[in-house]
Amino acid sequence: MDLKSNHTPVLADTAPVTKSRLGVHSTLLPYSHTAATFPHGMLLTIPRKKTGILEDVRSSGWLDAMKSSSPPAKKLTKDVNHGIASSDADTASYFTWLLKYPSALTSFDQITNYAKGKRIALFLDYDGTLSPIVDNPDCAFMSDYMRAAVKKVAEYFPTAIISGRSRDKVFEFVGLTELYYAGSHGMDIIGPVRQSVSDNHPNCIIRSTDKQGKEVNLFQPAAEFLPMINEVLQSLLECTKDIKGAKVENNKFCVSVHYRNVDEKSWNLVGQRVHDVLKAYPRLRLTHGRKVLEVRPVINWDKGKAVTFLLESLGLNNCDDVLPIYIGDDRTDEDAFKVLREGNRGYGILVSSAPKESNAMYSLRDPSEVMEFLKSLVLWKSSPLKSLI
Ligand SMILES: O=P(O)(O)OC[C@H]1O[C@H](O[C@H]2O[C@H](CO)[C@@H](O)[C@H](O)[C@H]2O)[C@H](O)[C@@H](O)[C@@H]1O
Repeated sequence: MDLKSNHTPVLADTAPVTKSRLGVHSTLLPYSHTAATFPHGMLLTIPRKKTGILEDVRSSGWLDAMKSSSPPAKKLTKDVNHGIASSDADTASYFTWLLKYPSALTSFDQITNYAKGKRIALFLDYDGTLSPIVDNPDCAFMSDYMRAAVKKVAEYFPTAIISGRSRDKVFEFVGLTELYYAGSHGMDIIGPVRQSVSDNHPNCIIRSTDKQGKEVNLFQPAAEFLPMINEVLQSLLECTKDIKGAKVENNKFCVSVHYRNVDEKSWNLVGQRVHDVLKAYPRLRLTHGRKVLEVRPVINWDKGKAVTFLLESLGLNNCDDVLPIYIGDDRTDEDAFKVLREGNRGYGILVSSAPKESNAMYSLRDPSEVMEFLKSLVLWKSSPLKSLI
């Protein structure tokens, strides 16, 4: 198959429609809002710009998109009453936003009431969720406290990390063998062996063994893109090497071009160079993350599909007694929030200290609140009276 052929991917713009939410009593729901829905199948769909989810840089206004996906840091002050750092003007809009996306900590009883008698499956993003956002992507270490919290929560609930990083890199950062890992935005998954999953994805699964010698399924739906991604990686390294602060990161099936440390006056240049390289690769697309441009294959696969795949692999898909919870901070996590919400399947929790539109149902301000939430889940689960009755 000629991956570099002049085949243009079909992009379908989808109109937002109202969707029902979890099949629970309305008083258990934090708010009501609308969502974009995607047709399934071979169409790659790009939501409308206003939804604030994935935008394709090819469409138009990519410099605006770079700026809007990377708002300047706000001047912070300390609110002594709430222990919250924010500017005065932002505090009001943040609290208004919380009405729509309530804190998963203050709504903890509501969440666990719904989870009673159910098996929780936990999905965690890495950057900005388990580790704070830092200037150097190679130094985005998670704290030992966070590692201990994730280790503990994985003792009680099946837990997976789904990251835009390469799977090896995220494993290096997290270092816990008791979790499942999906790298490259879900395009590189190691999961438990399950025959029905192998049957559903016959061409993408390889039976393999993990680092502990355990038999696993290795799922890599974009495997054929690897030579192309490596070629583009080299071109991007070459064409950005004279831009001070620009950094190109190899995420195996994706490439990240970071502009966090580039002078804002040169963001345009970064975008233009990346855009120029991609002109020769119609089967790759560009999306926006937090001060990063992400090059990835045009395939119908994302973090939402990775969640469904992992649930299937764990034998937890289509079970009424399973409650998946996904915690993430970035645009790519919206695909997972959407899958959980559209199927009335579980809860998305957005990590954000600034108001933004999301398909999540709840919110947490930052990784320290994520850690508190994980610890609360462990406490709740380890007191059987609370979690069973
Ligand atoms: O899916 P994730 O685990 O959230 O990964 C998304 C991207 O995260 C990393 O970049 C972001 O975090 C960096 C470290 O804090 C920060 O410097 C950068 O500006 C952020 O965009 C990672 O480096 C990317 O490759 C991931 O795609």
